[in-house]
Amino acid sequence: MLSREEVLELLKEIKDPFIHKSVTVRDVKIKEGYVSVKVALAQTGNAEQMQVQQEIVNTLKGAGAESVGLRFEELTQDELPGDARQSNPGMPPLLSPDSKTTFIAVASGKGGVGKSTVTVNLATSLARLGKKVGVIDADIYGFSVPDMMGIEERPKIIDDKIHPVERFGVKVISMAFFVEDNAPVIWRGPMLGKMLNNFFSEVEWGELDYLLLDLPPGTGDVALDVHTMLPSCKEIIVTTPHATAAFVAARAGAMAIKTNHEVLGVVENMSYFESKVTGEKEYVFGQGGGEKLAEELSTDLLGKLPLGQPDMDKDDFAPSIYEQDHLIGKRYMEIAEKVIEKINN
Ligand SMILES: Nc1ncnc2c1ncn2[C@@H]1O[C@H](COP(=O)(O)OP(=O)(O)OP(=O)(O)O)[C@@H](O)[C@H]1O
Repeated sequence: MLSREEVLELLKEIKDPFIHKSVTVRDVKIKEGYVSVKVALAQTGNAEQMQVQQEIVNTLKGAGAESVGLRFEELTQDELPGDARQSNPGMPPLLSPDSKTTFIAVASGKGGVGKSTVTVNLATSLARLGKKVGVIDADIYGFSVPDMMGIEERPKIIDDKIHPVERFGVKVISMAFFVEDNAPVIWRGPMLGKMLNNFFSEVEWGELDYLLLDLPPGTGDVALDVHTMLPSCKEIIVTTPHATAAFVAARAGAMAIKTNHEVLGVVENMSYFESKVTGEKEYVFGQGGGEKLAEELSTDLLGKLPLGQPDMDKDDFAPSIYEQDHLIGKRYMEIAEKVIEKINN
C-alpha cells in the first residue's frame, strides 16, 4: 500500500502547467487502496487541469493505488509567482454581444424536483427539432447530467481546448468531468464563478443555438454568478405541484427577475401518476403548484410532466432520457416547441 510520503514524492514529478513547478499538494488521505488528494493549481477548470488530473491518476494507479479521488482548488494570488498574477482573460466569444447563442438557465427552489431531468430532456428535444444545443452541468453539488444521459466518455482535449462530449445531438460539459471517482467536491465560493467562466472560454462549443445551464438548486453562489455573468440569460423554473415547493421556487424566480433575466416559463414536474390500466390520474404530490408559480412570476406554465420512467428496453438507452415517442418524451417536444416560439418572439 502507498504511504503518504510516497504519494507526495510521486506528485513532485507532476508539474503545474501554468507556473512550471511541481503541483501544490494541499492534502493526502489514504484508506486501504483509495488515495485522495487535494491539489492547488495556478488555474483550474480548463484543459490543463484535465491533463494534470489524468497524469495524477495514471501515476498513482501505476504505483499501486486502486482508486484515486481528486479535488482541485486555485493557488491564492500570494502563492503565485509575480508574472502569473491577475491574468485577465478577456471575454469569451460565446458571451460577446454579437453571440447568436441563447442561454437558458434551468433553476429550482430546492433539490430533487427534477431540474436536471428537465434540463437534459429539454436539451435533447431541442436537438430533435434540429437545433444546435449545448448543456453545462453547473450543479456542483449533484452533477448528474453525464449519468442521466448515459455518457461514459470524457471530453477530448485538442490544441488546449476542451471538446464537449456529444450525446443525443447535445454537447455536454459537466463538473463531473473535473473530478475523479465521484469524489465529493467542496468548491470555495469564488472558484465556482471561475469554473463557469472557463466553461465558456476553454470549451470548443462551435456554433450553438441554445446553451442550457443546469444550476444548483436554490439561490446560492453559482446561481447568482450565472445571473451576473450572463446578463441576457433566460430562465426556466422547475417545480413540483406541491404548494410549498412552488413557494420555494418563487424565490429562484424572484432572483431571476431582480437581475433582469426573462423567465421563459415554469415546468411542473411529477404532476401526477397515470394508471396504465384504468387511465386514472392520481395527484400524488398535490395540485396547482405550477399554475400558482407561473401566475406569481407573471409567466407561462410551459407544461406538466407526469411521473414515469424512460423505456428500458429501447436501443441507445440512457437512464433519464425519454424516447421521442414516449408519452413524456412527447410532452418534452411540446415544451421545446414553446420555448423556441417564446424566444423567437
Ligand atoms: N417525471 C418524473 N417521473 C419519475 N421520476 C422522476 C421524474 N422527474 C425526475 N425524476 C427522478 O427524480 C429524481 C430527482 O430528479 P433530478 O435529479 O432531475 O432532480 P434535481 O431537481 O435536478 O435534483 P438535484 O438538484 O438535487 O440534482 C431522479 O431520480 C429522477 O430520475
